[in-house]
Amino acid sequence: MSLFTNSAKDSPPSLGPSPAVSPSPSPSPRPNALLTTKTLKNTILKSHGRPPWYGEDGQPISQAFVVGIAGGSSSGKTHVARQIVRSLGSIPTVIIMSQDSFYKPHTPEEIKLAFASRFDFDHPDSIDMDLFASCLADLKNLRQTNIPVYSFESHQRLEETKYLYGATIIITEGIMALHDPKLRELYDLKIFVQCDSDFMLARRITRDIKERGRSVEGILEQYLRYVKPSYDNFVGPSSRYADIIVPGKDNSVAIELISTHIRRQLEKRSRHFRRKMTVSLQRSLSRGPPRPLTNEELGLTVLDQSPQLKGIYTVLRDVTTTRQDFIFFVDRLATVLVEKAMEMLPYRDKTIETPVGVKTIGKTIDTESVCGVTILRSGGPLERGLQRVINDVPIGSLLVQSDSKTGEPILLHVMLPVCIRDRRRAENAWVFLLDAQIGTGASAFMAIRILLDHGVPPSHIIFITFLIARSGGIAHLRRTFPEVTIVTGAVDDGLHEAWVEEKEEERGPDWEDEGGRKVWVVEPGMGQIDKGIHKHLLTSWVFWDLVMIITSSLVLRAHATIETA
Ligand SMILES: Nc1ncnc2c1ncn2[C@@H]1O[C@H](COP(=O)(O)OP(=O)(O)O)[C@@H](O)[C@H]1O
Ligand SMILES: Nc1ccn([C@@H]2O[C@H](COP(=O)(O)O)[C@@H](O)[C@H]2O)c(=O)n1
Repeated sequence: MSLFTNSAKDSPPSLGPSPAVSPSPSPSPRPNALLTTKTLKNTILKSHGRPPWYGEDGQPISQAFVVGIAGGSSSGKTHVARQIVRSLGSIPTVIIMSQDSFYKPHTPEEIKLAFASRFDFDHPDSIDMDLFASCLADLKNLRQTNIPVYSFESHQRLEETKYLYGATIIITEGIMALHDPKLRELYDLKIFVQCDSDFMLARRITRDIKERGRSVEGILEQYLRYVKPSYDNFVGPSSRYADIIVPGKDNSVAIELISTHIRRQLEKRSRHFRRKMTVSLQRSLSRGPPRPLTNEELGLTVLDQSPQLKGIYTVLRDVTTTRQDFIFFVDRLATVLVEKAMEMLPYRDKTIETPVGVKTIGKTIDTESVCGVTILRSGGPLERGLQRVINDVPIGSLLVQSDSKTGEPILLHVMLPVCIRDRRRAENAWVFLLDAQIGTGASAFMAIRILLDHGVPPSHIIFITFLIARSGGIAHLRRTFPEVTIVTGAVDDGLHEAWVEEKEEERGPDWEDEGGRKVWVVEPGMGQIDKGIHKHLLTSWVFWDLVMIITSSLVLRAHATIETA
């Protein structure tokens, strides 16, 4: 999804003090227009949300579906990839990844030769197959990856990389896409685009002049010297590995067949998940555990239940509390919870000198980076608490919503701080995961899984929440991720499913004609409840979350437009 890509050089999300300046999902400015064109070609993404990719045990249950498309230069590989995405219609996230991104870095001498059309870019050795295969394997295994960015204008790999995460389908295309056995092993479907050589040359001349700043003479020289021989020796022969040969023009029937095949494969996988997880989670919730587990058994870190803390919760639970008071007390509670969570970070000794010249040993946080990740839609107040306690803390966000029909949590938006977009850095980072409450645990489950996919160790994840439902998904969450620390101020006993009556004008997109909106309600719960809706949450925090959702969908639409242009 466009929401799952960002250059690793992106500036960290905004750190301002209010949700009005929450991390923006809009892509960072790019260096130049030509690069933008190329970048879009290399990684076109589209999403309608991503269902869970893990089972009850928190482990991935299926891999992403990978399609490899090979064919001569300008045979129509990119075109076929885009047409498949278009034909798939409303499907989860797709990444189109081009082999062009993996040209090896060139020496200054090689670049000189390239500008004189005397460098062989068509030999398999010109491509970093190992890096290509390892990035593809990461994506296939549902981990994030950072791919190189290549410039055809300067014949060089650029300093920046592109962050990719979250695809259910990966379509990779390139002249050598079927040449290397390491790559072939990763594909679930292998396609070869067969095109008449006159067509390919004519298309290449047009494209290289328009998009790659080349001259006709240079193009022809390069074509005769390298491109044609390489096609005869490497590209054409690799067609024998293809499952399907697609013509380079008038290929709509073949594309329809391919997308039907992919859709069927995805359907099989999603049924697999529903059987394995959603049903059993719902069943165990409706039955409830044999006896309520204690906080100790649940392994929770619960704030000391002092009269003062109980006083704060009393205000937050009271239906007569004013909006102003609610926001004030919720902010206060957020700070107390974050302060408690700060105790879980590693600290080391630090010797300092005081203003009176005395040396003394104190403590400082002992980690490379600390960041926050808010689970939209209700982690907002905790975000403000974190910003109050750690100055300039980078904060990202995730948007997870339950599918009103299947009950599955759907991942709609990912915007992680820079320090956890790269695996090596993520392994040393500590993350505060923020959400207002844990009811069924579905959002928490998915959010933790996302952090693990990025390489954050489970013991470095500190989940902070105002409220937990004892009879909800918390026991399952603890069993699955025992190393994750969970800090809360209160644990309530009840959790039940309820139908919310809404006025006609309040009905959202997931309204169901038969009886309204299904929600899980924690009891006694907090937040003023008005006809089953957490009024304060809706009026104060959710406004900003809605801004995020709308912005996200605009970005999505922008990408869909690019893809179909
Ligand atoms: N089936 C097709 N019908 C019409 N034009 C096509 C078709 N396939 C490719 N083209 C055009 O040919 C050019 C090269 O196609 P592209 O998909 O970029 O090639 P490749 O990725 O194989 O280098 C583009 O301008 C594209 O629009
Ligand atoms: N600096 C470069 C790198 C590669 N090429 C040519 O690109 C062709 C592959 O890309 P397609 O999109 O056409 O598949 C390949 O034939 C290289 O000759 C280049 O011209 N300059």
